[in-house]
Order: sequence, then C-alpha cells, then structure tokens
Amino acid sequence: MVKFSGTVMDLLLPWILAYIIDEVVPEADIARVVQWGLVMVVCAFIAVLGNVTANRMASSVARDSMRVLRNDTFTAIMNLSCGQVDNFSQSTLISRMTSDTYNIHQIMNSMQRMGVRAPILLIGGIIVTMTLDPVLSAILASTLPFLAIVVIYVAKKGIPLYNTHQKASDVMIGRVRESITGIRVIKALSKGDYERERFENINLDVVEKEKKAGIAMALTNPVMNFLLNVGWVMIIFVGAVRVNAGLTAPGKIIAFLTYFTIILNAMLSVTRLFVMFSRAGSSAERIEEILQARSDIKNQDANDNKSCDESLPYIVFDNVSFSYNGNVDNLSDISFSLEKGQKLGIIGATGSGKTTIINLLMRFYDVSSGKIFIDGKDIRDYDVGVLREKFGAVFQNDIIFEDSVSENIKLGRNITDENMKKAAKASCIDSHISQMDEGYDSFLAIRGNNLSGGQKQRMLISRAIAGNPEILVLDDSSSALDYKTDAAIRKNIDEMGKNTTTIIVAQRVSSVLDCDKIIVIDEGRIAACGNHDKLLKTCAIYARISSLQSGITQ
Ligand SMILES: Nc1ncnc2c1ncn2[C@@H]1O[C@H](COP(=O)(O)OP(=O)(O)OP(=O)(O)O)[C@@H](O)[C@H]1O
Repeated sequence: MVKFSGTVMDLLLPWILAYIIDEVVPEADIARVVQWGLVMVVCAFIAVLGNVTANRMASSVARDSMRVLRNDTFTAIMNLSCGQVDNFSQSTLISRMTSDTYNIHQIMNSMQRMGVRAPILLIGGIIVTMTLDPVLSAILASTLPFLAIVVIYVAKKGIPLYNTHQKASDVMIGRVRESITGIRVIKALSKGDYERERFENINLDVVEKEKKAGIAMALTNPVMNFLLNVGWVMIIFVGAVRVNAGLTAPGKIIAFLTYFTIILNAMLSVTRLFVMFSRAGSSAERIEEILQARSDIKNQDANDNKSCDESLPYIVFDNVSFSYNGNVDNLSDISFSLEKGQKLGIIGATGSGKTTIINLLMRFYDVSSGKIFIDGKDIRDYDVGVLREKFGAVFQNDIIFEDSVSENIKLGRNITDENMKKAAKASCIDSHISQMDEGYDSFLAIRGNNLSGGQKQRMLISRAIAGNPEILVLDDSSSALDYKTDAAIRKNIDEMGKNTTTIIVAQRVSSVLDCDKIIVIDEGRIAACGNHDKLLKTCAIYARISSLQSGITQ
C-alpha cells in the first residue's frame, strides 16, 4: 500500500505538470501557479516518503526471510545423512547455502520494490497517456511489441545461459574450497602453478558463460534506448504537428515524453525482474532439494521400548556387508562381538574398510545387509540421537573449531570444568594448555592451525573422553603421537573409564597390542580375529605388519 501510494504519486507528477502548462499558466494567475506548484511538491514528497518507506520495509522483509531460510537450510544440511552429503557434494551444499540464498534475497528485495512499482507505472502510465492524447498513445503503444520481443528474447536466451553460469560457479567454489583446504599440500608439493592453471581454466569457463549471458542481456539497454529515442522523435514530431493544428497542447507533449521514459524504464525493470526471477527460481529449486531431503537414516524405527536381548554381547556385528555406491561391497560378511568394557583393535591396510566399520557402528550409513547390535538392541531400533550419545569419537582429519580450548573440548555439551581438565590430563595435553597465554580460554585457530599435529590429536582425544562415553572410538587418532605418549594416553584412558568399551582403529600394531580382541581387515573382510599373541602365531598379515613395525619401534 505504501509503495502503491508512492508510485501513484510519481505517476501523477507529469500529469499535474501538463495541467499547469496547458491550463494554469495561460490564465496568468501567479497564485494558482504557486498553488499547483505546491500540490506538485506535496505529491513529490509523498512519492519520496512512500518509496523510501516501502524500500526499507522490503529490505527488512527480505533480510528476515533470508535469516529464516538460511537457518532452515543449515538445519536441513545438518540433518542429512553422510551418504546424502556425499551425493550432494560439499561444494554444492556450500554454494546453495551462500550464492543461492543470496539470489533469493535479491529477488525478494527486488520483487517488493520493482515488482509492485513497475506494473503500476507501466499500466498506470499507459492509462494516463490514453486520457491525455490517444494519437500519441498509439505511437507509444506501437513500440510495445518491440519491447515485448526484447523481454521474450531475454527470457528465452538469457535465462538458460545464467543457469549454466550458476553451475559453472558451483564448480569454481568447489575448486577454491579444495585448494584452500589443501593449501599446505599444494605448497609442499610445489603444485602452486598446476593449481593456478586448473583454477584459471575453471575461471575462464565461468567468465565465458557469464559473457554469453551478459551478451544476451547487454542487448536490452541499447534496444530500450533506441526505442526511447525513436519514440521521443516521433512524439515530438507528431506532437508538434498536432500542436500546430491545435489538436493538442504543449504541456501534454512534455508530459508524454516523461511518461514515455517512465513506461520504458518500467519495461526495463520488468525485464531485469525476469532475469533475476529465473536465477532465483533455479536457486530456489536447489535449496528446495535440500529442504525436501529427509535423512535416509530413518529414525521412525526408533523404538526405545523394544526389549534388549540380554544374552547378546555388548557390541555385535552379525554378518554385515556394506557398499558406498551400491555396486561393489566395501565390507563383506563382517561378524564379531565385544563385551562391555573390552577393548577392540582394528588393523589393516589403508582402504581395507576399517573406518567403514566405525561409520556403520555409529550409523552414519545403514548396513546393506546383516545387523549391528549395541547393548542387545539393533542400532536401527535406537533413536539416532540416543545412539550417538553413547559415543565419544576421534576421527581421521577431525576438526578443531575456531574457538577457545574449553569450547573445543566441551563442544556445547554439559561437561564440568573438572571433567574437562581430567580429560585434558588423560590425553597429555594439559601441560601444553597451561603454557598457553590464557589457559583453557586461549583461542585456537581455524582447523587448529596454531597447534602441532600431535597437539591437535591430543586435543581431539580429550574432546572424545571428556563426556565419559559408553563407547570410545579412536580412529587413527595417534598417528602423530610418539610411541611413549601414545602408550601413556592409552593407559590413562584405561584407568579413567573401566566401563568404557573402546575401539581403536590403527595402522600401528603398538596401538592395539594390549586390546582384548584385534580384528585384521583385508579388502573389506575379516582376515583374522584374536589377541596380539594369537594373531602373531596364526595371521600372516598381522605377523608381517608387526615384524615390519617392530624394526621401527625399537
Ligand atoms: N564416502 C565414501 N564414498 C565412497 N567410497 C568410500 C567412501 N569412504 C570410503 N570409501 C571407500 O571404501 C573403502 C574403505 O574405506 P575406509 O575409509 O573404511 O578404509 P580404511 O581402512 O579406514 O582406510 P585408511 O586406513 O586409509 O583410513 C575404500 O576403498 C574407500 O575408497
């Protein structure tokens, strides 16, 4: 309504001007001229006030809606399963969260500003000009089909080109993200030039696509200007003839020229809206895909009252097979069990499937076949949140957040300072923390860049054990630790949680040799299972790994 009043006032101004020139000025009554001049000032004031207020309201609506949309999208991304994140890919999720929400923000803002204003100016302008002078209106109307052709051309040509440009931008965001994350490797391998070249190619592709879309769009302004000038010349020419013939008044010609500009600008705005709308439309579809995606880790099976089979060991893998892509099995026929409080070691070559076992146990992915039980209950019968609360885990390449030491250890959980310090002590990081300027309040850089690899791992171990988890998972969490520290941490952890069931995934035999049970994984299958002594005697793979590493350990 506010925008409507402002726009109507804008439309009234040329009409009043024409009235003053044609009707008031010839009367030579200064008082009436001043009177109507004041009316123009009031109208102009209302127009400015209305437009400014409406634009402010539009900005605030767009801002607030974006806040809600970004929150909802972020929540939806957080709810996706690991498999869905793999399928979407991290770079597209980031660009959907950023550039796509930005496109929607733009259209919401513009729709409220131009979407209301342009049609009123367009339709209102045409109606007013018709009442002023039907012949000149016909000249104006004759340019409209050409304008329509431009709008249709832009919609048909420009919009798909912008869509492909957006996809190319996705690829570029992914590349930038990857290169920045892996900047150390790139520097270490002196691959800066190679990366620059790869980026340059992607960048060129984006520029190429933007150029094509830009060329299609660039037609609009010159064509509009051409039509405007032709229209002006025709109106002045025909208007002059009609004024001479006494068929119209000079004020009307001036008003007409203004309306002509207003109408063409309104058409230009509609064209821009079309383009923005289509970009925002494809962005909205991409965001909708995320919002509609329901986690494929189904929680409706959650039935906390389902009775537990107390005869089962605490953790049971029963003939479990799994494939990431649905074709080749990454794990086949995995069966083992573990009693509460026991320690399991998982060892095997890289890519053999060790982490995948953890991914299935924590239900990041669902098994393709077989069953996994915890505490006598199929893990699919647990509420996912309840299930994951049982765990404390350190994963490979786990993340340190850009936050204080204490926040990094507590991670928003209800953990007392006492438990946090106990955990830091057990993971042998307390002495380093006390040397930091502000102790537990010291700030850690993004991805823990102000910590060494070993300090990072110890910080992550304290995060995992601070919550006194029922099940502690340490996936390759000691690769950067010296053997002495690794052994000391394992001893501390043992003393801290007698009831904690621990699973250690490691490449080093020394990290698992005191485990109650060790499983050796080879190409997705269990090659052998037993304790260290048994495996040394019965499993050739284990004996070979052990003998290779014993040279290093001594
Ligand atoms: N998200 C994924 N999507 C598709 N394949 C995957 C995914 N994660 C792992 N894989 C594949 O599954 C297999 C087992 O991977 P996994 O990470 O379990 O190995 P791993 O034994 O833990 O190796 P490492 O010791 O090197 O960490 C590998 O062939 C790997 O390529």
